[in-house]
Amino acid sequence: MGDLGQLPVGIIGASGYGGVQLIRLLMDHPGVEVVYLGGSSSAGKPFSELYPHLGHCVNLTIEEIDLDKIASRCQVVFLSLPNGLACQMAPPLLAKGCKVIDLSADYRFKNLETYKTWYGGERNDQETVASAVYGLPELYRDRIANAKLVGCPGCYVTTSLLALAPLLKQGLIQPDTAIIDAKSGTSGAGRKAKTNLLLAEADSSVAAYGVARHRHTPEIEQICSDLAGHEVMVQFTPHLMPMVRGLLATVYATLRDPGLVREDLATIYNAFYRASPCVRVLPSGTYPQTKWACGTNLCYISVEVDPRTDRVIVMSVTDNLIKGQAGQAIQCLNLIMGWDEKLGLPLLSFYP
Ligand SMILES: NC(=O)C1=CN([C@@H]2O[C@H](COP(=O)(O)OP(=O)(O)OC[C@H]3O[C@@H](n4cnc5c(N)ncnc54)[C@H](OP(=O)(O)O)[C@@H]3O)[C@@H](O)[C@H]2O)C=CC1
Ligand SMILES: CC(=O)N[C@@H](CCC(=O)OP(=O)(O)O)C(=O)O
Repeated sequence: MGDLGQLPVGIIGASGYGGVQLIRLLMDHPGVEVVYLGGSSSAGKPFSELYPHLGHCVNLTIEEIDLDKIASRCQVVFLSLPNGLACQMAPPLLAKGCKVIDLSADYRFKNLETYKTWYGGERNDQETVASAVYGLPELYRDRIANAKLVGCPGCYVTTSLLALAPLLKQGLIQPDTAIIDAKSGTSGAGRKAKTNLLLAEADSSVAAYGVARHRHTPEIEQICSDLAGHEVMVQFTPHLMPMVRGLLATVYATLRDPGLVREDLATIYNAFYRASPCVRVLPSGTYPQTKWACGTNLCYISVEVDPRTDRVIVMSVTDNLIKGQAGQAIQCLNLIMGWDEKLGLPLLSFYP
């Protein structure tokens, strides 16, 4: 690859967990220069004051959000904001010629009514919604490459969909039998203070939440239906784990063909992800640990079959802040720019 030049990019929501991971990764990216950081309560603060350990390489102050100024400085803008804000900022940024990569849920749904049912709020940006591409590179690589607006899936949905995709695409499971049991570290909830995330509350305890009504369910179903070519329902149960980062999704489903063994499925998964450098299918009998993915943009997957129940069991792990958030957004940027998909992205865990 020749000289990449320096693409000027901005990050709105720079003080949050998604923002700081974007900055950390983009500082090492050979094709990008971060020229603008935006925020709300953090506006006016030098980034080095918020994150002193990164201060030596980020000499920027978080600024108030002025979309004209941002568009005059940046070609690509990452939005790492609570749900309901990107839909106000993306249309004017696009109109001013920027490309937008959104990390929230605002541009993940094709049907605005589904979004409103699960997230609430008033929106009239149907045209913009229609132009958005779902930012899961392993499934929509070609569309992302031509997108002006990408709505990236979050950590639970990414990890679950990568586990389920080969099964659905190839019609290997009985309809509506998929059950997703998922476990996330507390950073999945963002940096904002919440009582249930205090160490004294979250430590040494595991609990399910959002049972039978978590807002990721319709998003997973939307993409599963697209892959299967018919409406699909899933059962999704998330759990909060006493750890900071990492996500494990264990997915169960009933096989159509009970004669399939784990080696058959491993072959199918390996073929499905052969051209996907950020997915690692593990050898049969090896089950992924969240720490293997920590700090990386990788998703590790293992497939098992229980011949007693005819169920396939897929285990999938990611770092919720990297492949589940900031890394995935950069993977999408790489595709948009025609760069190597994994450019600037970490692929080695820092754990032993
Ligand atoms: N955490 C995770 O694992 C994942 C999160 N996501 C999604 O990514 C997005 C960001 O999440 P995360 O980084 O964790 O969240 P945080 O709570 O850590 O950060 C939120 C950011 O949004 C900014 N912000 C809040 N309100 C406003 C406003 N009115 N105007 C401008 N900026 C505002 C905050 O800035 P300030 O401090 O200046 O107020 C902060 O920088 C969310 O949509 C989340 O659902 C997706 C995948 C995984
Ligand atoms: C632990 C925790 O609270 N996690 C978040 C999900 C994080 C994620 O997947 O991000 P998106 O919501 O952007 O998809 C939750 O359950 O709402």
